[in-house]
Amino acid sequence: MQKLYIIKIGGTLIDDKKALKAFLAQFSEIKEAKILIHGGGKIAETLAEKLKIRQTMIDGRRITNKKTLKVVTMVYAGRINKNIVAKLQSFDCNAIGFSGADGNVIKAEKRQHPEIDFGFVGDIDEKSINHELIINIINLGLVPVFSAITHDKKGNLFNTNADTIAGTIAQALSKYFDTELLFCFDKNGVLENIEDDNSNLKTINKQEFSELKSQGKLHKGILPKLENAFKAKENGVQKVALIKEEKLSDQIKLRNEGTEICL
Ligand SMILES: Nc1ncnc2c1ncn2[C@@H]1O[C@H](COP(=O)(O)OP(=O)(O)O)[C@@H](O)[C@H]1O
Ligand SMILES: CC(=O)N[C@@H](CCC(=O)OP(=O)(O)O)C(=O)O
Repeated sequence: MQKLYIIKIGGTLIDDKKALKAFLAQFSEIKEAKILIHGGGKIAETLAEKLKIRQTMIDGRRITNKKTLKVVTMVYAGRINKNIVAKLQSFDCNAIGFSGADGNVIKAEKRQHPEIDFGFVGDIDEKSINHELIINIINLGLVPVFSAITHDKKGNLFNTNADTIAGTIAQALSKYFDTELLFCFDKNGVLENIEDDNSNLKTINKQEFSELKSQGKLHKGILPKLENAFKAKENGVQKVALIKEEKLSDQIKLRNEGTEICL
């Protein structure tokens, strides 16, 4: 099977102009087929606060009312997505940007919860992904760049966690490609001690994940990231790892950076 890299980046990196440029230069160097998925939660949060729109996160998801939906659509599918595509073009990487509505590429359903109304938050599964379109885009030699905006095919846009989008696209494409899913972030992988960036685990399985969680060693963003990583691995993604952004090129050279997900 042909190799495919699916790479996810988040708001902390995107907010750092210099680091983002350096990362995109590394990404452009990858010779194999590749896809980039980006979040940008931190940037949407800053803009929403400036506009005095109060923000609430529950279970790693942003409660998305009408006003917040306008902000995240502008920030994720607009400014960030187009900026990344333009930067990639400057590195001779022929990128093409998507929201989930473009080409009906990611169809979501409004998140259902017995007590909480998440507003315009979309949940997705493998069937949500228009894998034929993505495969055609890759076969044209283009590099798809996905934002965290999806749609319901009834005219509504939704906000969907970017780690979930990365994991779900990887699941859908692992039937057609030898897929490596890399969650790139600001730490050296899963750390035993959050204060020590050298305390990363080389591998992590479900039991070790539960142990670290019950010891209170995993907080904030790492929890949904790991849940998505395990789900992808359990559903057939050939290789899944969490790595530091600066180590992308080393990982591609098979240096096995960060923390690899094991079953
Ligand atoms: N044990 C841990 N190992 C690594 N990161 C951790 C750990 N516990 C908490 N974190 C936090 O999780 C963050 C990554 O999640 P998040 O901020 O959502 O990333 P992104 O926005 O890049 O998707 C790290 O920056 C770190 O502060
Ligand atoms: C529903 C929901 O929570 N969506 C996320 C989408 C962006 C994201 O995931 O950004 P990072 O990867 O930078 O965290 C949010 O609005 O924060």
